[in-house]
Amino acid sequence: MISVTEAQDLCLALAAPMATETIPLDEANGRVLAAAVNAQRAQPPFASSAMDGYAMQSSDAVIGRTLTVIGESAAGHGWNGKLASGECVRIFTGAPVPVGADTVVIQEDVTRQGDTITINPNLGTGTNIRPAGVDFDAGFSIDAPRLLRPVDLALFAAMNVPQVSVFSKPTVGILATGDELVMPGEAPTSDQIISSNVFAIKAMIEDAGGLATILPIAPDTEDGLRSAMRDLQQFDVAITIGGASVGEYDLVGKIGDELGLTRSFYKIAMRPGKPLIAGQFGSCPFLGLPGNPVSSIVCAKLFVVPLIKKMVGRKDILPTPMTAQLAHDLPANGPRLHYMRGNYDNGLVTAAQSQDSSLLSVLAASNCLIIRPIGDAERKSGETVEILPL
Ligand SMILES: Nc1nc2c(c(=O)[nH]1)N[C@H]1C(S)=C(S)[C@@H](COP(=O)(O)OP(=O)(O)OC[C@H]3O[C@@H](n4cnc5c(N)ncnc54)[C@H](O)[C@@H]3O)O[C@H]1N2
Ligand code: MOO
Repeated sequence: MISVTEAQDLCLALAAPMATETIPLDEANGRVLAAAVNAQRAQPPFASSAMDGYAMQSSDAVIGRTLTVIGESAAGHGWNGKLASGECVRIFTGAPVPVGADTVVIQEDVTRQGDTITINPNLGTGTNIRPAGVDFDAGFSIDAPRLLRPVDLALFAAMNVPQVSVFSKPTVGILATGDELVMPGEAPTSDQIISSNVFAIKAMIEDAGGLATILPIAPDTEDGLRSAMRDLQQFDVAITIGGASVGEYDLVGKIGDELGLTRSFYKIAMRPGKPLIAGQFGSCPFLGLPGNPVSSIVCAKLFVVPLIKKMVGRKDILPTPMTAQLAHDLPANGPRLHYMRGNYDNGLVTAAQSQDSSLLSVLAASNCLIIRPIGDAERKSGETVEILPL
């Protein structure tokens, strides 16, 4: 059995970042930018008013002074003349500041009568002008790679960039295996259960930037599994769930080998998730996850999600541990790195009562995994441990 770290390295070595594609800005949220984006113009492209008021020379912005209103500058409709001393231009927020003006007095600070204004005694300070390029200049650049957030899309739009180059989304086929499984909503026989973990794994892959498809459940027959695993190779990444262990009906490794799987490794010194199979069908990365719901979801967090993140060009690939203080004692750990289901709150972490890898209800009630290194000694309440947020 290899360590979790070795297994992560080997999994990540199975794939390279995807090719890039150019997509419209309104589809780019959550994608990873593949090429730098350069502003096509400054923002604002002209000195603009920050307030509704009157543009004038700052030497005229004096309490009691009376000025003549000689024009209007509105957003999208500037005033094209040149303003002189003793004159002002009615101006609105976002409108270009006329040539000759270097301050805007807000309308609350003047009294207007016909075409004249008088500056009130409550005159505020500041020019109320946003200089051209105060947000960014033409040529301002955002580097790649970058995980795009909603605000980035607004920034690129302001830069007059309508489309961006991003890494393509890998397609991922998810194949649950086992005669005991039916899909939710179907009618199980008395010895069948519902295929559940595929839904979590699809969602995790999609959160990481992949495009996942849940395939029809494969039977526990060699012919059925062979045909399903052959179909799986049409995806950029192939995932099976179940059938990874050592029983007579655990056929994934055997059929994989027959279909030409180049194995990277089988079995990791961790729990849950020991019997994971990793390799490649040609250039298609393959991960055969164990069937137990918690095992498969923990493996997806540690191995599948990082692989997808690498393929979509992300740099923050591996989950980052935090630390917390134990709320109670924990017994010594055995020969496999243990990811214990637990809950942390306000710096304190509590392990779930039952750590069986079939218990989805326990995983769903947990908000972290407590990391117990191989051979970790007994831990006392108050000691610091590492956790992975879920
Ligand atoms: N003699 C040994 N037996 C087992 C070992 C071992 O080392 N020696 N390892 C155990 C460990 S650890 C795990 S984890 C499981 C993994 O087994 P498989 O990957 O072969 O998975 P299955 O046997 O097909 O299923 C295990 C369990 O999970 C349920 N399952 C499977 N798929 C789904 C699904 N899509 N949704 C919900 N539940 C699923 C399945 O019904 C079984 O109950 O092996 C141990 N055995
Ligand atoms: O690895 Mo198994 O996942 O311990 O139940």
